[in-house]
Amino acid sequence: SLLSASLLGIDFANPLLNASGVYCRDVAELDALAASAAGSLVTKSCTLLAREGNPEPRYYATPLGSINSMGLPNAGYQYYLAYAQQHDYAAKPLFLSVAGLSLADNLTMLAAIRAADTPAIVELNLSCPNVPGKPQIGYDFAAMTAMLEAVTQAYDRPFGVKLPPYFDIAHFDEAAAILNRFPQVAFVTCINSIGNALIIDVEAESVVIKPKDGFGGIGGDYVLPTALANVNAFYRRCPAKQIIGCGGVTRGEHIFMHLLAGASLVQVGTALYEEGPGIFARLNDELAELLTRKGYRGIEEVRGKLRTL
Ligand SMILES: C=Cc1c(C(=O)O)[nH]c(=O)[nH]c1=O
Repeated sequence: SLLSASLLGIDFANPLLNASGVYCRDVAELDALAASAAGSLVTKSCTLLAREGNPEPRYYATPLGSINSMGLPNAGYQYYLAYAQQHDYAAKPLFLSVAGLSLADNLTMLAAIRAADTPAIVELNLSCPNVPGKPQIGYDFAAMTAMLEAVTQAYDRPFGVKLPPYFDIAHFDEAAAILNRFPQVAFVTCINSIGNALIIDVEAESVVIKPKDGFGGIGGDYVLPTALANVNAFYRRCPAKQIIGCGGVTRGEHIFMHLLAGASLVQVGTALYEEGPGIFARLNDELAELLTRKGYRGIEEVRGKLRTL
């Protein structure tokens, strides 16, 4: 139909899902996403052991978006694997986001996920900007290469990677060259939050979140142009992979932009946090109205059709 999407040969009723980390930490939230108009859902990035995460306040929203330094609060990988085992895949696909604090932790979690033989699709989070003292794998190309070499040995199914935003053409080139060495990396999700930003409250003359002296990853309107650039940069450089867009979506036309840039699916973070799962019905309606007005019969006709001048 008009909004039908496809990833890894799997059918999706529409291209929309949550961004990992937003509205997906416990069964109640995940069930709400499963019951929503989203075409699929992804779990909160998990670690080997459950984590409390950083002290609050650790999320704050402004009229232009959000800042967070959650610190990977999650129930541990077995909780999300158990959720995946009971999920109704006939209703909609499900993604498991994995963000081990070490290569060894990732290998342990992926071995367990593989052994469970679940239909869930793995999204390996290579960028967790808010765990103090831990560098971003996505910004350490040697570590990223080592991680992918080890993971592709341990996990023999197609999977995807969640990348931080890049801002330099040479970095797009280098990151894509690494990813293209691994055909098993079947999709790339761009972008994670733009890391280590600082939002200031003038009234209080203060930062707005407690961890890291107020430094945190930003999302929302602040990041849309950067998200679109990363989607298109990897779409152009990785022709054998699919792209999931993430960043700055609050309206149907933003989804259309991500599709033009090359996205197959589109994730919603900040706007979902602020509006709740009802946003997916609104966004699907807005996207359908835009496609119809423009005379498109399906999103496949839009993907990657961005014109240059
Ligand atoms: C995995 C941790 C992440 C977090 C977090 O848990 O602090 N926040 C983000 O914006 N992106 C992440 O990837």
